[in-house]
Amino acid sequence: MQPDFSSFDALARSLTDLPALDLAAAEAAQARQAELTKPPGSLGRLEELAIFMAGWQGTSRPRIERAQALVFAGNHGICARGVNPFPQEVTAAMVANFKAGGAAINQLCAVAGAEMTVVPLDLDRPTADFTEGPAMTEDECLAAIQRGAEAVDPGASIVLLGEMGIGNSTVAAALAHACLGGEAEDWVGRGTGADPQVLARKVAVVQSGVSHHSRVRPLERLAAVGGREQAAIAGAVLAARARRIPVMLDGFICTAAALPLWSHEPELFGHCLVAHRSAEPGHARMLEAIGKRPILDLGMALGEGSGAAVALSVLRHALAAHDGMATFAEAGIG
Ligand SMILES: Cc1cc2ncn([C@H]3O[C@H](COP(=O)(O)O)[C@@H](O)[C@H]3O)c2cc1C
Ligand SMILES: O=C(O)c1cccnc1
Repeated sequence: MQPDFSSFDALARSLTDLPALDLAAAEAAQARQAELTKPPGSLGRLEELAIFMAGWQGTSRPRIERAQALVFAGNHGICARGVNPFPQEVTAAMVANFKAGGAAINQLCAVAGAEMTVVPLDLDRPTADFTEGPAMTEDECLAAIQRGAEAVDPGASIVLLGEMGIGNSTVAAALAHACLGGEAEDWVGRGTGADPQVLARKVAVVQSGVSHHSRVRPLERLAAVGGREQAAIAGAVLAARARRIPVMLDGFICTAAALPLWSHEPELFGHCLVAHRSAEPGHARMLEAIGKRPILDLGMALGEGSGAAVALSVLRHALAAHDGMATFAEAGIG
């Protein structure tokens, strides 16, 4: 069943019978791993990744024919509170840079073999300041969720998700605080280089915003303290799930965007890999809370989907070994 974006209630109802992993395909891939010409387990995480891909693609020999990278961009009313070192205009300027091929994500996607699409979401209409009221109306938020869902190519073998939105490390911290509890300080980090004054403002804003919206239900947290690019990421995660397409989430901000789905139903995260552990300190805590082990830990803290693109190369290695290696029987060994 496809997700229903007509209201949060309809959306919640439509998420009850999304497809699960194909256990038979995952077991067949696991059996194949045991027959390949290597000591059992010697490819470590690469073996797990191949089995994961087999389960979600529903075949014992998963392939990446088409890797789609989606970078959603949005602007945030919370920037009025002085939580971001860079001005908000950088969001649109970076969108132009993505389109011209000059950003980090362009270079990383080119090497990893991903087709990148940037989806700007009403950049000239920032969300509202979430310390004063909801960042978005229900309709605005659902429209962004739907834009994200519709951006997913049904023919993609995997979808990489990323974001661009000045101020969104504060939005991500608010989503994490709302979904995972703890203290605001647990989730706030330096983002693009906040100094101690900016950092203190980020903590205060996250504290006040989350307490202001403490009664909203999980999916509605996207509207309360989220942003359009976070809502679009959540929509893309759901659309991919409906088609059993595996997803690679990037770092701190991208993982935070999917947390309202996790709070609603942890199973909604089953088809998602987390590409890397961001240098943003809240990310390690977040990954522990949701039980996800990142593929890489490179001290990156960029966003844009940059970690997802690098982790795609690891995934390609995993599948190349899984698909191309000879079995002991084929090689006449043992
Ligand atoms: C030139 C530039 C390129 C970026 N690419 C991603 N981000 C990252 O930084 C932003 C979040 O950090 P904060 O909350 O501190 O504004 C997001 O746009 C994120 O994707 C960038 C930031 C800048 C300045
Ligand atoms: O890990 C991230 O997603 C991140 C961290 C800091 C700034 N932008 C993105």
